[in-house]
Formats: sequence, C-alpha cells, structure tokens
Amino acid sequence: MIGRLNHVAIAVPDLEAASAQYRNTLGATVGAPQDEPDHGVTVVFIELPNTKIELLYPLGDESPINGFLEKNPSGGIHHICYEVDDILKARDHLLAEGARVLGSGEPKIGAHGKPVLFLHPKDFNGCLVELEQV
Ligand SMILES: C[C@H](C(=O)O)C(=O)SCCNC(=O)CCNC(=O)[C@H](O)C(C)(C)COP(=O)(O)OP(=O)(O)OC[C@H]1O[C@@H](n2cnc3c(N)ncnc32)[C@H](O)[C@@H]1OP(=O)(O)O
Ligand SMILES: [Co+2]
Repeated sequence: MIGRLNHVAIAVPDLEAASAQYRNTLGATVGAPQDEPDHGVTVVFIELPNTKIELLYPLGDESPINGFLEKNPSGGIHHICYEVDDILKARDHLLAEGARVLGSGEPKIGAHGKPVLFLHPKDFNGCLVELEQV
C-alpha cells in the first residue's frame, strides 16, 4: 500500500533562517515559502535527489505546529509523508485495521495540490504519518 517517501517535514522556529541554512550551509535547492491556510502552515520545500524536505512554520493561531514548537522550541522532525495510489482505499483499510485518521477523515488538498490525510502518531510508533495520493 504505501509507496515512495514523498517528504520528511521539519517544524522550524525561524523559516527564513532554516531556508538559508539549507540553501547556503547545506547547498540544497530551496523553494519559496508557500502559505497553506487550510493546514495552518507556511511550507518551504527542499528538493533532494530521492525525496523532499518540507520545512513547516505556523500560519495562524490555530496552527497545529504551534503546540509542537512549544514542546520543541528548537524545532524537530514533525511528520513523514508516504505516497499511496488511492487515498480513500488506503484510509478505509487503515480504519479497518483500527488506525485513527485525523481531522474529519476526508482528505484535504495538500501543498502539492494532491489529497492528503494524517494518521495519529500514537498509532505509528510516535510518528505522525501523512499519506499523499500521487
Ligand atoms: C500541507 C502540508 C503537506 O505536506 O501537504 C502538511 O504537511 S500540513 C502539516 C500540518 N498538519 C498537521 O500536522 C495535521 C495533523 N496533526 C494533528 O492533527 C495534530 O497536530 C496532532 C493530533 C498530531 C497532535 O495534536 P496536538 O498537538 O493538539 O495534540 P497533543 O499535543 O495533545 O499531542 C498528543 C500526543 O501526540 C504527540 N504528538 C503531537 N504531535 C506530534 C508529532 N508531530 N509527532 C509525534 N508525536 C506528536 C504529543 O507529544 C502527545 O504525546 P503525549 O500524549 O505522549 O504527550
Ligand atoms: Co507534509
């Protein structure tokens, strides 16, 4: 069911500084900030040869990243995103397996314009999992 690793997301306390560090210190190809109001984040994607890094910064008071940064003020790995062919089929399988799908359970459109869902970290070894239909 899960396919390629689409991205690894890192919540950062300073998006500009983290972007400059990846661009200048790590010599990576760093995209422009992208507001995702539906998800309460501003994201920056870093293209790697085999996957992407998604830098996450809170957008708005309700952002799910605020709580994470309060607990982890210097930032940290926030989630990993796996690709799936059919997100509704994957969701129904996961629900049947007893996993918790976060939010309404209906996919939202993510930063790549594709449907995404999130699975509770407590069900996956303390790791917040995102699924993206590609
Ligand atoms: C758009 C873009 C894209 O790629 O397209 C994105 O990714 S958007 C990315 C932003 N969107 C999301 O993250 C949506 C999914 N996230 C959520 O629904 C929520 O953040 C959540 C349910 C994971 C956590 O909600 P919360 O922070 O209010 O809840 P709590 O603080 O009570 O956390 C409950 C327990 O989960 C743990 N916990 C919280 N967040 C994480 C995380 N990222 N990774 C691992 N564990 C986590 C807490 O430490 C706590 O553990 P303990 O009980 O042991 O203390
Ligand atoms: Co993501």
